[in-house]
Amino acid sequence: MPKFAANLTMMFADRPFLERFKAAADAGFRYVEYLWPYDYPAAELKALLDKHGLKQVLFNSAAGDTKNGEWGLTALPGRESEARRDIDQALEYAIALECPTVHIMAGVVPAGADRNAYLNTYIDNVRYASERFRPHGIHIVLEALSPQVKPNYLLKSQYDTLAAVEAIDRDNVRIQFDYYHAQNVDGQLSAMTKAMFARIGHIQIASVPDRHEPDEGEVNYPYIFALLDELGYAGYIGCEYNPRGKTEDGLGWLAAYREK
Ligand SMILES: O=C(O)[C@@H](O)C(=O)CO
Ligand SMILES: [Mg+2]
Repeated sequence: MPKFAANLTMMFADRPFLERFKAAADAGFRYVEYLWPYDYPAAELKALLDKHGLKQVLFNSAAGDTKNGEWGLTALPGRESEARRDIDQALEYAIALECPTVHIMAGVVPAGADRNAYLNTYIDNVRYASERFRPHGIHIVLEALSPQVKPNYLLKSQYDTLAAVEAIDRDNVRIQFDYYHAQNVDGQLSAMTKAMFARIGHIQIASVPDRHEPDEGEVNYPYIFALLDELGYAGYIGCEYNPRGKTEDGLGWLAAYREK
């Protein structure tokens, strides 16, 4: 049975961030994820998780100067000390939040830049993160982002992510397989799921093309969930979608999967 996590960056977004924890719990979720915790002290977030009986299952390393187009520093040549500072900060939060997995964001490769230099920087910095996270039993995941969402991101296809994970070659570094991006770029979702399954550390879902509830559009999610069960997926599935309207009104798709 899939373990669904409410993505508090996108879901329940009609209320202030700190109120979304209660909303998720009231809607029946036991797990949450969101992009970044850094605007709040970790202790405050942990208290909210505990108060509402929730487990945090994923968040991201810092994205850098997003207003000026940055979307992660880990792959940026010359920015290694900032990237490692952000990795250390993510580790502190993961320990405090008892979060088992962190997405280490790569970054955007400017037009005309040498992609290999960015990839090599990412590999070195993620290996640094792997060594720092290992004693705490915390896993790292890397995610491909489709050009519709982030043009020129270092990792675009699931095959880019797989190649990076294989090059990094550390047992605590895996793929964050987001079916929305995977369908936008690669297609053949069930074949990729099977081929990459041993390397998948976290999953996210949304409809394609509109990134809404997973009950519309071109991806047959009941089929994907059954396949994941068949393969023995034991991780979490983040509901990283923009609800069509009020989040609670769009949760009908979840009824069949509620944990008993
Ligand atoms: O798919 C996404 O956009 C997110 O999972 C993310 O981590 C950052 O873009
Ligand atoms: Mg995602």
